[in-house]
Amino acid sequence: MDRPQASLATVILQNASLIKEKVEDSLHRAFSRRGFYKWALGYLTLFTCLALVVSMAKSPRGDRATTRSLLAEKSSLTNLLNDSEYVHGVVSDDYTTWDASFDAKRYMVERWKTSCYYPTHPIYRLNKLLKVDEMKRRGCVRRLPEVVIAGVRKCGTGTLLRFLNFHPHLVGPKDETHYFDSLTEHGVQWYREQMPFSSRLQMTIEKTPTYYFRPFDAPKRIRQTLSSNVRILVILCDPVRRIVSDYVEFINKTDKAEQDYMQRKTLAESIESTVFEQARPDNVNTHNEMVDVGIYVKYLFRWLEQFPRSQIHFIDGDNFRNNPAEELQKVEKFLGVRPFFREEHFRKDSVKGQYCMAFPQMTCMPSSKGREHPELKEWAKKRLCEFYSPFDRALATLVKQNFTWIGKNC
Ligand SMILES: Nc1ncnc2c1ncn2[C@@H]1O[C@H](COP(=O)(O)OS(=O)(=O)O)[C@@H](OP(=O)(O)O)[C@H]1O
Repeated sequence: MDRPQASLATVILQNASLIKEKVEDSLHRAFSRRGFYKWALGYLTLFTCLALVVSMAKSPRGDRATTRSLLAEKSSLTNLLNDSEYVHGVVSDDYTTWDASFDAKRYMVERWKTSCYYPTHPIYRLNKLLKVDEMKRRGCVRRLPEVVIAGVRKCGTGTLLRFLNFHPHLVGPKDETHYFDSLTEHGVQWYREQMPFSSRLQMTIEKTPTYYFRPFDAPKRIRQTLSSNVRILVILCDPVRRIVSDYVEFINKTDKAEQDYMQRKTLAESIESTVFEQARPDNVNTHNEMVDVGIYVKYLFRWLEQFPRSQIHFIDGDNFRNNPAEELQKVEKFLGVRPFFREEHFRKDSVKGQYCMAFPQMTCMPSSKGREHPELKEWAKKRLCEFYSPFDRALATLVKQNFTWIGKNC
């Protein structure tokens, strides 16, 4: 228990009988003929005092400690905001280090310094805004995204955004906005309103995994609506595994109408007959969207037409699965934000076998992800690998980056 509260509690306890006497005495004078009221009210007061003591003893110590450290940090926060206005993308010398040994409490303080929201649990649920004056001081407004995770579906875009949201300099909406693929008519003001408030120390990031391949002019819309300096993140993964993940997602759609539609459009009775026309190995069904999405290089040109290569960062989704810290550190470098992610922050989930973020709080992928995959027949795996390999090699050459999955299944 804290010292001021402990001494108050002791005083109340030590003087309980005195308090009772005093209360009884004054009540006696007020209601001298009403002995029952005197007695009842005296005891009521005593119980109220005791309840007060118990509630003070029970109040969570962690919250008080966090509040104290937040207040203690207030002066350094003032310095931080006045002295050095952070410029996105420029890593100055005094901005490259972060207290490597900080604990969860320390993290909350660091996060609070950059944020427009009070620290909450879970961290990515932003629900309590700071006071108006503080918001103004920190330059808190809803900003259009400076970073867009544009794809690719089923390569870990959700986990990527969840993890990135732990970075104190990044903030984004929890849900996909789909502004550039299906909701453009809502207008840019609507789009802005989907974004959380960000301080001038933060970058706003959104993800909608369909942008990478649909609609054909998504890159152009993004460049015209957002700044031409917007950074694009694309996570790519083994297209053969990606197909299976897509297939599992579609057959598990809870919305029956959507399921029936997908069934007619893309699904056959088995994954092999969905992907190969008449289940013939020489007949990869490129009309099927599940197959087509994996030809990543086909869509790359649209992006390179709109953005210089230096503004697009490709994340190796298979490496992200096995080594999240390494890929997240590359993202930090690309965005020019202060290094935060470290290997010790991640722990493998024993049930689903995926990495979860273990610091500052345990965060794993949602339960709808990580479902069991049906085994793709060996011939189908090999044939798909042969089909994708030339496209993957062309992609690697064009972006000057190797990907760990290339040629893995053939
Ligand atoms: N930590 C980590 N590393 C690598 N990969 C991961 C990770 N977490 C999730 N996943 C896998 O990503 C698959 C879901 O991808 P997306 O989040 O892009 O899906 S979606 O398009 O938003 O529906 C999903 O595929 P399925 O296993 O088929 O569900 C996940 O297994």
